[in-house]
Amino acid sequence: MQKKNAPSVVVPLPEPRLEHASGQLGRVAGDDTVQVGDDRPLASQVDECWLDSLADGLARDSWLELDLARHLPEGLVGALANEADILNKGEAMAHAGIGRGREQTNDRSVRRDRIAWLEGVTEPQALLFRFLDQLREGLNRRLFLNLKRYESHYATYRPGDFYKCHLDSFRGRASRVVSLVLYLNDDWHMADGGQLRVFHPGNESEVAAEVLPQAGRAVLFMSEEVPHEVLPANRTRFSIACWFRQDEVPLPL
Ligand SMILES: O=C(O)CCC(=O)C(=O)O
Ligand SMILES: [Fe+2]
Repeated sequence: MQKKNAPSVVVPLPEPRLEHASGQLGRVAGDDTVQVGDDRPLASQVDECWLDSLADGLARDSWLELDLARHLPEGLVGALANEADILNKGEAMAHAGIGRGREQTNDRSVRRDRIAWLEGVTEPQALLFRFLDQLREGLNRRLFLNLKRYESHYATYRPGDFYKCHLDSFRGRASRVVSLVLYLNDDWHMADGGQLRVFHPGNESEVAAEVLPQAGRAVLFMSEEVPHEVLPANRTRFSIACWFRQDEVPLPL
């Protein structure tokens, strides 16, 4: 168990292995169309063993860090990163609020990121949604979570942006139950800041780990149990946050 101020640093993978494979999902060229070079299937690799390990990690520790790129279709992380870049440059992301509905506030002392909701209409988003469906079903089969749907958004943290320590959901609301954050940034280093600081479940004073937002890495955790925060970024940081929910129609967080 790590003590406060002595986080275990999660070392990024040396080589992002996607993006350059020929004949796979191409970069978006200034709009949201995607070039797919041949007929090879753009399949996710969601096998039963991997799902077992995710469910075990969630059940045991309430959170785990993943190399998601190897389970997503070839080139997808790069294509999603490109969409985020286009949305950011086009000023198509809005400052994120806290809470829902009438109670929503834009408290910039808590949260500074900008977001754009995914709708699954572009090919990269549709492929990601297919993967998220498989994940939802796999977790339901193993953990009986009764996850009914998910919602997800791109997030951009520009230099200086952060998100203070929070939980993604409040116990008993059955709204957001499992959180997944996928990172989209090539060549991210410690000096770039923007780590996700994960605390021990139910204990905001004990750091469990700090995760670099390196392309293809992801963090999966129980929304009601794991406090976390995004440290100030020193360069523009892209991610996708996703929440698997038990409610059929959106309830407040
Ligand atoms: O981007 C991250 O690392 C986490 C973002 C987050 O905690 C959130 O959007 O609720
Ligand atoms: Fe969060």
